[in-house]
Amino acid sequence: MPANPTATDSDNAVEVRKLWTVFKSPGREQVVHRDLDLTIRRGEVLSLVGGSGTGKTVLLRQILGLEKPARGEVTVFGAQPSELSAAGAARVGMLFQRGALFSAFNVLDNIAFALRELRVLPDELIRDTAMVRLQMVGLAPEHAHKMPSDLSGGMIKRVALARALVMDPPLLLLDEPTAGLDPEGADEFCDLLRNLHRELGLTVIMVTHDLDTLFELSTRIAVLADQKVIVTGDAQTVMAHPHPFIQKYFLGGRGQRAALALHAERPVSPPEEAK
Ligand SMILES: Nc1ncnc2c1ncn2[C@@H]1O[C@H](COP(=O)(O)OP(=O)(O)OP(=O)(O)O)[C@@H](O)[C@H]1O
Repeated sequence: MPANPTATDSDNAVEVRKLWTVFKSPGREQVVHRDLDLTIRRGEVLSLVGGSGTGKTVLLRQILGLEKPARGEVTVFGAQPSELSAAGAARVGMLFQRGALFSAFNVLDNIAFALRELRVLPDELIRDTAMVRLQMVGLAPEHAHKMPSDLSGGMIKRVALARALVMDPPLLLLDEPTAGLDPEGADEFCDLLRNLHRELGLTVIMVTHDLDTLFELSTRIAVLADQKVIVTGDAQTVMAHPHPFIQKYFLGGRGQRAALALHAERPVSPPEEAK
């Protein structure tokens, strides 16, 4: 296994193999993941869906290296997340669900935070890089010196996204990216994410409960249930899976309405069992 994250030719951005997540508290052991396998290919937008408590956020945190699985292996561009050097860690950006900004820092300093922490770059370069990211997420330069308390919810999401992208990571993790936005704001944020995915050639892993966001952005969907990934595939493939969670989630009223917007004429392909 190469320690250097650039030293792999693999088409896979992330590989999760036989992963176990166990939380222990006095008198209780909770197994969240049991022998979970998942592969995320370079360039795709892979969405993780599953019922509450199935461990979607924990899995993102493990990919980011913030948590270590009880057993099994996670590799990100061929390296274990905990092995990624400071520069290597810049290979993964994360937009947290409650992606709160540092309230005492203005927009520019929030975006520039990780670059400043490196303590090697000149101030001018840090400023210019942060300004480019600000523009990249569709915010005008005059917002750079505003404080977080002066921003709308949609603007806060954009600044948090700019901060996640400041080190130019090839892998972006999104936890509920459109949560808390009104339908128009959610649509605009989806458009932004779709454009950035295309323009920057990003690999994206997203957790979302919002079916519109799911159908809008995903190139592939992975469903977590029964402590593992039970199926992966495109929307039609996944919806054809008989698991009760899938039938309820996708084929309830909301799911049907969102699915109607999807290529209705496309034939349903048989489910691809999770590898
Ligand atoms: N640090 C922790 N210590 C103990 N239990 C934890 C910890 N982190 C997560 N859990 C538990 O693990 C389970 C999975 O949590 P997680 O937040 O990943 O679920 P989720 O699928 O993202 O749920 P939701 O869709 O509701 O956000 C939950 O039962 C949660 O309480």
